[in-house]
Amino acid sequence: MNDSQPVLEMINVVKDYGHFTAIKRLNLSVGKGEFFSIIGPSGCGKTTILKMIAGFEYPTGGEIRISGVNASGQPPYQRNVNTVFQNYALFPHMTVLQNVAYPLKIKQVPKAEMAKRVMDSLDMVSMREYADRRPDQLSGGQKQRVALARALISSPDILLLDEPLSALDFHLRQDMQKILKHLQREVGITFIYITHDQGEALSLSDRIAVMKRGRLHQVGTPAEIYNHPKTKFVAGFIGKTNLLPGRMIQDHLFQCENGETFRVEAPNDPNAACLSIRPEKIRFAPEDDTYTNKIEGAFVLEETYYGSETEVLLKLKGELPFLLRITEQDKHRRIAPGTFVDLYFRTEDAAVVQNTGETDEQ
Ligand SMILES: Nc1ncnc2c1ncn2[C@@H]1O[C@H](COP(=O)(O)OP(=O)(O)OP(=O)(O)O)[C@@H](O)[C@H]1O
Repeated sequence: MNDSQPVLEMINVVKDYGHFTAIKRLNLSVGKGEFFSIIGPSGCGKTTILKMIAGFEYPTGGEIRISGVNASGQPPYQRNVNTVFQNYALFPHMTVLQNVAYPLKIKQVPKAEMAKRVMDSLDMVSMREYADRRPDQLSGGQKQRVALARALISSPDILLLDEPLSALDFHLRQDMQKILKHLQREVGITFIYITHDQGEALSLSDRIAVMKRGRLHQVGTPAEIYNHPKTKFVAGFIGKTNLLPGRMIQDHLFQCENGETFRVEAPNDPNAACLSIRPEKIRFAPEDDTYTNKIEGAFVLEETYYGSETEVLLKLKGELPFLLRITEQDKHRRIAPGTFVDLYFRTEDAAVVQNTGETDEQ
């Protein structure tokens, strides 16, 4: 396989469970060494995708190619793919060392080579000193590090990670995120990572796929997904946003239902349904001449203080709710509930998003 060839290609993949279609014509391509996350609400099909890549489920239609080879009908053991599960799945009666060595033992790797590779793997996750312990003598984070070492030791083409950190508490989870990211860079293996946590996906991933009800809504870098969401669902699912319903009336001009018009980068598009504007992009005064959009006379409803930032809830013309976020630097601009203010935002910070048919309104 050459380096420009995708490690994973999913081509028109469909998965039906009886009459229920869990995955709808999915097309995805993941490159060598990418940290690729799949996110979406519960039941959107994340685990089903992972199971099909691993070979625990077969697609009803379409094709899955791994390192250029059609793997659609291959059983799991014929695919060079490993999985790390949320519940670690370590062998309880084996030591850390035996757990990590297990995949090499199955492959009958010579003893001396095996010993070296096991120690290297344990070093990679800083677990060498725990080599003789059994899993029940380890913390959750330590168990997950052993599971990672075991999954990586046979150098898979793809490592699948199914919510691997969700059983860990907040601080441990943050530590493990750093370890994971560092490890992935070091080994250069393609990670396909499932998470409910959008913050985790944004900070870890090279690219993210956002799913809803078996349908892929968008694939892009974290910045693309955050700053240029394509659908109402993606805009609302990743971080907070303001969604102003309306339509495009000409190239680069969006008219909201309340009559206000705003300049946008997007060309005219009959499918445009809302303008998405992130709360932190709003200013009380233009910072420079790129702040081409003005909302006049927004009514301040309430302020909520969160320490490093304050959220302000306002009402626009036509009773449209509108949220903005000010940081410490803007504190002197604190504004009083019950007053009217003008707001400004840049053309490039107004993303035009589409409705998404039947899946959109829930
Ligand atoms: N074996 C099965 N038989 C029938 N329906 C299934 C089966 N496995 C999954 N489903 C359904 O397919 C859909 C996708 O399930 P999947 O487990 O892939 O979702 P998910 O995005 O991983 O959800 P979660 O985040 O809750 O784990 C769900 O509606 C689920 O009920």
